[in-house]
Amino acid sequence: MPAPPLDDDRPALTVEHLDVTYGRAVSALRAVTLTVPPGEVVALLGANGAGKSTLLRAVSGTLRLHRGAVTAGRIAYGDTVLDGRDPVAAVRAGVVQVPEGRRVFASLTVDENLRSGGLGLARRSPARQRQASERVFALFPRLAERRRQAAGLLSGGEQQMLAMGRALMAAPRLLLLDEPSLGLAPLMVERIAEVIREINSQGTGVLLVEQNAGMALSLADHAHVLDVGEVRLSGPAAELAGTDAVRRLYLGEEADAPGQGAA
Ligand SMILES: Nc1ncnc2c1ncn2[C@@H]1O[C@H](COP(=O)(O)OP(=O)(O)OP(=O)(O)O)[C@@H](O)[C@H]1O
Repeated sequence: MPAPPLDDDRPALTVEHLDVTYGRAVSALRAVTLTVPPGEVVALLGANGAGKSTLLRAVSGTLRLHRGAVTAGRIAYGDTVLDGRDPVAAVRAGVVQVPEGRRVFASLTVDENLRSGGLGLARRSPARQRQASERVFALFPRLAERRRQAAGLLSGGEQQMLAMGRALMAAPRLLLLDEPSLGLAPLMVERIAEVIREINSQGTGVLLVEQNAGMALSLADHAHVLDVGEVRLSGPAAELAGTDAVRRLYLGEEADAPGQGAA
């Protein structure tokens, strides 16, 4: 009998007709529908204020921290329904967010930061926690070299690695990344992209919010463009990368000159 496919038991994230508001006045997402199939990288593109971070917050259950709420629609990771208000339920289901701005505990060491990201695991088994931190150090050898250094002394790129490492300590099945390349030098952006590829090849799905559309589309299987709270374009990443709108608005390419024809 043939072996079952590896991704048999990996759930999909489904977001259906999702509305999110902040207070009474701000409608941040309207009727957003998208899927992250098991083990895929899915990119979310869009201008400032389009609602990308809001979508990640809704999935990771951190909306309430920002005074936001799901007012309609449904989010589910496999059979687990997520309501936008319970980060613990999301982490238990295997969905973990790396927040924008690479927040780390500046006065704690790299090791201590990582351990703070795997507290649930530590309660269950110190051996599993050690295993998780060894996996992080294998992905980020730089962090291993600096494990006893205060996180506040790390470079921006190293802090991004540490923020990702903390999230990986919770052994996510779906990792939510909010602008991992923000403010980083090109070499570091490449390194972060390689690590995202590596994490994904080990079986973890990724929902990636990026301003750096070139990087995001090169990593992603599928992509969605959000515009003022609504999904405007969706499709295979390679196809979207070829559309005029994406090339002009997100890849920084000039529109084709008259007479040259559209790609
Ligand atoms: N805590 C909040 N309170 C009120 N309005 C908010 C809050 N957070 C975001 N918004 C508003 O919701 C909308 C979507 O914002 P969001 O941060 O999700 O966009 P974004 O696409 O992630 O943009 P950016 O790249 O600038 O972070 C914007 O109009 C924003 O001003």
